Amino acid sequence: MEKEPIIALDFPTWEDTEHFLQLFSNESLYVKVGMELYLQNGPAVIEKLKKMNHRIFLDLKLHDIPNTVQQAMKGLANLGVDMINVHAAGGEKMMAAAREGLEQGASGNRPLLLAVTQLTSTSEKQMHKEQLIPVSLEESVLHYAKLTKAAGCDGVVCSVHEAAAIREACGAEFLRVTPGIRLKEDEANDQQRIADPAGARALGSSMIVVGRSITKANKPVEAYQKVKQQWGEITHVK
Ligand SMILES: O=C(O)c1cc(=O)[nH]c(=O)n1[C@@H]1O[C@H](COP(=O)(O)O)[C@@H](O)[C@H]1O
Repeated sequence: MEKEPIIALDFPTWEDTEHFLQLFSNESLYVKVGMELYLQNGPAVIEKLKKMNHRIFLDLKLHDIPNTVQQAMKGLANLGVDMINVHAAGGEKMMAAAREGLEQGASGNRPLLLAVTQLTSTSEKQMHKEQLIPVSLEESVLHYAKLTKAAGCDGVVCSVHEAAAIREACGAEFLRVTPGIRLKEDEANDQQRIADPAGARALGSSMIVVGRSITKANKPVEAYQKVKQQWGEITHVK
């Protein structure tokens, strides 16, 4: 169980990122670097965050043919991030290739490897209509979680609402990393399957990812403390 909420650094520039991180003085954080920051600023961002002693989840959601993903992961493994992800929809072979690439490229321990099941911005209705998947959203997520485990990954990205079923099916060690986290007073924005930090803990998330509830708050440090406190509040996990 990861005590620190992972903060999604969804900023366009390093200057914006640095400005935000300065609010936290020298606190060592667990941060997520996604497409917005990485694709516009490149690997230098990772180096800078590592120098600042932050742990890093590199969220690039790779989804391509197995060889391409394997070679990309081989290169990304050099960056020394703590966690990285692919899309489970890429298939078992692609996920296994991603893991192999990480093992080939990492100089020390390889980063933890997660697969995104159904995005937290996807509703069941939308999944039926757009992806033509004729089962419940939970069944689809559970199916992807089992496939991810069979491919040798360390866990999945899912919503809080599927976390308990995944723990039941795949075991407590298999990570359930859950974005779609909102403080009660905040807007859902583009997210469909959301929960608050206390709900995430009660329903069996292993780690939570929080962006706008912290980064867009009037007082980001206070918002972070509130998230952290709610996430840590319940010590007994079902
Ligand atoms: O892989 C992810 O991190 C991810 C998967 C998913 O299903 N949903 C999801 O929101 N995310 C990421 O988690 C973060 C959530 O941000 P907020 O909605 O601002 O809290 C964003 O950076 C998303 O890219």
